[in-house]
Amino acid sequence: MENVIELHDVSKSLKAFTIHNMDLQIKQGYVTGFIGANGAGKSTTMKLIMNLLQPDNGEINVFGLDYASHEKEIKNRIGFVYDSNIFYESLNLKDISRIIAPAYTHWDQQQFKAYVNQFDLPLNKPMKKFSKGMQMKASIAMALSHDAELIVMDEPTAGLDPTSRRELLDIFQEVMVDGKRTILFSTHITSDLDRIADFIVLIDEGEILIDKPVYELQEQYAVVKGSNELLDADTEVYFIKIERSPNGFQALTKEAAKVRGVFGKHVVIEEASLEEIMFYMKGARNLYG
Ligand SMILES: Nc1ncnc2c1ncn2[C@@H]1O[C@H](COP(=O)(O)OP(=O)(O)OP(=O)(O)O)[C@@H](O)[C@H]1O
Repeated sequence: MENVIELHDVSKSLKAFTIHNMDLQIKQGYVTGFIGANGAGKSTTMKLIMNLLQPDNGEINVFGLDYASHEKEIKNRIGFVYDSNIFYESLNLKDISRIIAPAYTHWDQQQFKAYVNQFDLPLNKPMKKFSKGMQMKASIAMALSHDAELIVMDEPTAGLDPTSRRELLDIFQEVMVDGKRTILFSTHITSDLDRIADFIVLIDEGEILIDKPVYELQEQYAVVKGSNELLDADTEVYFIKIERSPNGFQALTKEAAKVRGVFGKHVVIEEASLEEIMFYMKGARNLYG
């Protein structure tokens, strides 16, 4: 499996926030969902990947190339979607497509127009008069109209109504069918990922806590419920975080098979949702981290 993005030992310090020695590989041909709490470092990592921020240490390669000598080629092959289009504020979509088309080797004006139609976007209205959702759709239309091999999106579904979100997720699935494209996208709406993600990367306080295929997460992580008497020094080791109440405990494990073997029918074991995984992992770090 080839990696489209590779971060080796990357560190970056912003005032009160640090990414320490991050290693990350994003696989070609798959959708990777990037999740984490507010301020966890998702946008910062994506800006590093896009060379909008430069690392203090470490190496970043995209398509096996480095930005120092291949910036233009890399950017030509990436579609980037982020939550503000500050550069384009006073321009309309007609002007914007005219300006950005020559920057891309494979700009497809027909494709751009098709997305603009599909998203019901006005061509002659300045972007600053677009709603947040319309701005996001415009940004997505641009990113998908130059045959990008890698599509990096920072919260593309934020601000979209449920119908538009669904429509967009269908489009992401469509652009993935040839198996050559790669999508990395961050979101707080974890149900978006249930539909399309192949891999999940969970970041917290600038550190990657989980980087796994979805099927492994589903196999290994589980929420376990049982009575408090089952817990002692020997059994607690199977859990990442335990919540106790007078009625019993509820806990996250990443060793579902072992827990099943040890506790048998004395506990209820349920598949952990991404939200539950995020919640318990964060709780565990606040406790021990
Ligand atoms: N230019 C900057 N200067 C200083 N600190 C910054 C800068 N940009 C971001 N930060 C800080 O870095 C941390 C990570 O921010 P980042 O935007 O990467 O998080 P995020 O995971 O994308 O969060 P959200 O889900 O809220 O968008 C935050 O504490 C933020 O305040």
